[in-house]
Amino acid sequence: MRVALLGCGVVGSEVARLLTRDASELARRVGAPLELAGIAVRRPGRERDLDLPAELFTTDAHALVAREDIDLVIEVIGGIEPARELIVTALENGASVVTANKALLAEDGGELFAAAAKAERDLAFEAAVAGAIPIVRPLVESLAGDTVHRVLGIVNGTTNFILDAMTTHGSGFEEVLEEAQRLGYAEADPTADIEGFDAASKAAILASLAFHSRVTIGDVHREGIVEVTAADVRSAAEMGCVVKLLAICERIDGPDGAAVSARVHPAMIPLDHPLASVRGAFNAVFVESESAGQLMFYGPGAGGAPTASAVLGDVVSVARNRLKGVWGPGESTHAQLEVLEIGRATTRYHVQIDVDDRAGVLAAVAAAFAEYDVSIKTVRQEGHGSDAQLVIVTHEAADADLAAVVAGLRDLDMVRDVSSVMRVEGML
Ligand SMILES: NC(=O)C1=CN([C@@H]2O[C@H](COP(=O)(O)OP(=O)(O)OC[C@H]3O[C@@H](n4cnc5c(N)ncnc54)[C@H](O)[C@@H]3O)[C@@H](O)[C@H]2O)C=CC1
Ligand SMILES: N[C@@H](CC=O)C(=O)O
Ligand code: NA
Repeated sequence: MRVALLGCGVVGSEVARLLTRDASELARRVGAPLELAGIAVRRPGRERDLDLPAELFTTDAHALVAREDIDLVIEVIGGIEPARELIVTALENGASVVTANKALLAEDGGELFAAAAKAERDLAFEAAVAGAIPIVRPLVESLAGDTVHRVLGIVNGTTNFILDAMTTHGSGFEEVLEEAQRLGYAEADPTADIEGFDAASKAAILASLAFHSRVTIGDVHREGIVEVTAADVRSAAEMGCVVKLLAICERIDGPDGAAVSARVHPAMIPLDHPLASVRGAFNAVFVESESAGQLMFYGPGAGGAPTASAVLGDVVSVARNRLKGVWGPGESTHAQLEVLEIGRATTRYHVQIDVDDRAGVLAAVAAAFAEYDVSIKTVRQEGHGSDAQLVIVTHEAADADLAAVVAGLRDLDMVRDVSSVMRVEGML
């Protein structure tokens, strides 16, 4: 079984190391040796901690995937192009493909899965969601007979690492981001992490798999963590909560049938919620389904070795299929559920309002919530005089209604500013 590796960065170098180190054990598991036949890199002269012959390395990834002797291509370059073109070419040439590329799958998955189906080859991507955690295969295979209602997860290691450090050590954003980059958690362009694009790609993939519908990154409402302040983190702590970047995919059954909602945003969750204890670069995904009930998948979500574990799991599985002349399940999108816009998603909100400290303020603020039928769960005042703040937590409300309340509050004379609006998840 001849294997081509595209990309030899954080993940690729670990994949190459394990393919070489564990060659004889992997051969026994597959039933045939896996021979690393070529590695496409951008800088062949770069110092690499790999004991591999120089002639394996090439800068011509296109020529490598066009070779007729390649059975399996591992794509760990990342990004849209040339990864998309290389994967399609590999499939057209009869190779099976393993990829960790969530950005590409979330943007152009349909084309890739169509190419795999046409070629009758596997396109496997366990590493694309939540690193080492087995979550793709459970959704595609183990839960194929169940109806999934909700997937709620911490699916970005870099942002969880940053928020955790802000919460526990009061660390600054930039300093922790640099540490996450040094540890190999962050994407090549870390704005993909901190602005929520990486988590949104994963949410699109999770929603597609869970609800048998094609959900792309453009369908996912996305807010990153750049606007989360130390004050938000303190406010959450005062409420017995912690701030996490969550990916939330829901099946919403209504009188007109089912629809899907997918969103990524920072949210407060209570400290006694299992997701609150997910620390550092760890990830966790909760799945709620009709028959199985609640399932939780937890583990390392980023980094070279954990991601290589998921890649190699796919390599073994795909190679076994090749030997038998079969291929696994392809894309399942028959349900074709509509994806709802964010305005129709419902949750609770934590709203912090800087107000004048005088009679009638509370009544005016409460009236602004009542106007859009948003019910208040708790209210408390912080500070006095020019530092007075009202901190309000709502019952469940539609996002569009809450947005209208916030606009109404901003129009009130006695409201100086709506200084923070954050969703609250997982609270009873
Ligand atoms: N680092 C992580 O924790 C995880 C990464 N992933 C995904 O794995 C993939 C790879 O990520 P990393 O290894 O972290 O990125 P990286 O930036 O460390 O490695 C990518 C490598 O590909 C090389 N490359 C770029 N264009 C190329 C081309 N045309 N031909 C040959 N080589 C080329 C780059 O020079 C670089 O060495 C991405 O899709 C990423 O989203 C998935 C899960 C976790
Ligand atoms: N940059 C990603 C890597 C894994 O997908 C993250 O931080 O989770
Ligand atoms: Na995974």
